[in-house]
Amino acid sequence: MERVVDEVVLSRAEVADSTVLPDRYARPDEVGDGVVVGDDENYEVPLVDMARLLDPDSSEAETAKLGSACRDWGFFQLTNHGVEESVAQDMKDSTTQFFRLPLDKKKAVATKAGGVEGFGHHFLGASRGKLDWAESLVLKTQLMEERSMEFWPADPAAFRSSLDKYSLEMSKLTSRLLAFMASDLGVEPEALAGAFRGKKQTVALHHYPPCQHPDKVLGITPHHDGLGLTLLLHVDDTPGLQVRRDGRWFPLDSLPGALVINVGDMLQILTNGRYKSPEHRVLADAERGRATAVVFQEACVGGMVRPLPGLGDARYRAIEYAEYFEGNYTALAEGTRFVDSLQISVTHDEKEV
Ligand SMILES: O=C(O)CCC(=O)C(=O)O
Ligand SMILES: [Fe+2]
Repeated sequence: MERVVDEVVLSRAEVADSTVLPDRYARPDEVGDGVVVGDDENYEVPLVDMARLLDPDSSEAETAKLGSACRDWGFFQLTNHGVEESVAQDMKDSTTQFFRLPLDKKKAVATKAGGVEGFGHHFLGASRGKLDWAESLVLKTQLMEERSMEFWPADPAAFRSSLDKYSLEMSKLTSRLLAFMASDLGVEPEALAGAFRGKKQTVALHHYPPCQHPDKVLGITPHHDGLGLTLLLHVDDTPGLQVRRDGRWFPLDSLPGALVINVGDMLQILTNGRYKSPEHRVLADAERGRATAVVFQEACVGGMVRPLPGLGDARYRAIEYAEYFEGNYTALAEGTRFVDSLQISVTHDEKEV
């Protein structure tokens, strides 16, 4: 992975004078693949208000809004989420300070051969030999006993405690959201909560430096999140994230104080396809850098990734968690989608009848 980290180094050095874009970042065809919905068309990425979910007077209407956001978009912005402001601010500050460190300091927590955790570049395989215009730090945050502290930066000094507190807040927020999702789906709240409880959580901190060729580079290659639920904190207000819906890319701007939540493939399977795990990507900005802190929550039922009971005939075959994880990782590297291979086809259903 050392080589990969060095690639990130180059991108950083070239940022200062990037009039000529190195070939390994140039992928204009991929950037141009799909129409981007512009300012001329009104659209609204769903907004869900946690205060309204919690208020008995508005809870039913807001739960329906949450449900349709998860079915139609798989993405929503969450306001009044109840995450302590200082905890979110400390996470933002630690993220900013970490990426500002000189490269050799960041390399103190570089990824190791064959591993995912640590500082480096993580979407290489999926991008068919081209590099994403990003540097990232990936860490396992839950379960506590699975943390590899060697990858947790000691600099900035507040980093570890910021992430520790933020990680717990995200676990709590996930539980709060799941109760309303269960209500929308009409499943036992405990069935959905239990699928996530005590499961793994991973954080990815991303930094996308400004790029003089925003029409030629991708901050992150188009992908679907393979895990359960994704909670994204914008560290700044630089735009970049886009969600694919009906074949078109919808930019999703940073809304002050809101978190961006999206459905991952595991939740799509758990909900038997009711909720959609959407494709998304990140573009670079010509003027400003962008950073995000992204938390991924995993889910499984009795060691299996499978649809919850009560949601009709299973549309996905049940698979052991470890097998899912491996398959998903391989598919991501190949630019395919593992969840597709789990789908029970209609012809198969018909044969069974
Ligand atoms: O940084 C972003 O806006 C998106 C990151 C993302 O999609 C991911 O980490 O899976
Ligand atoms: Fe993602």
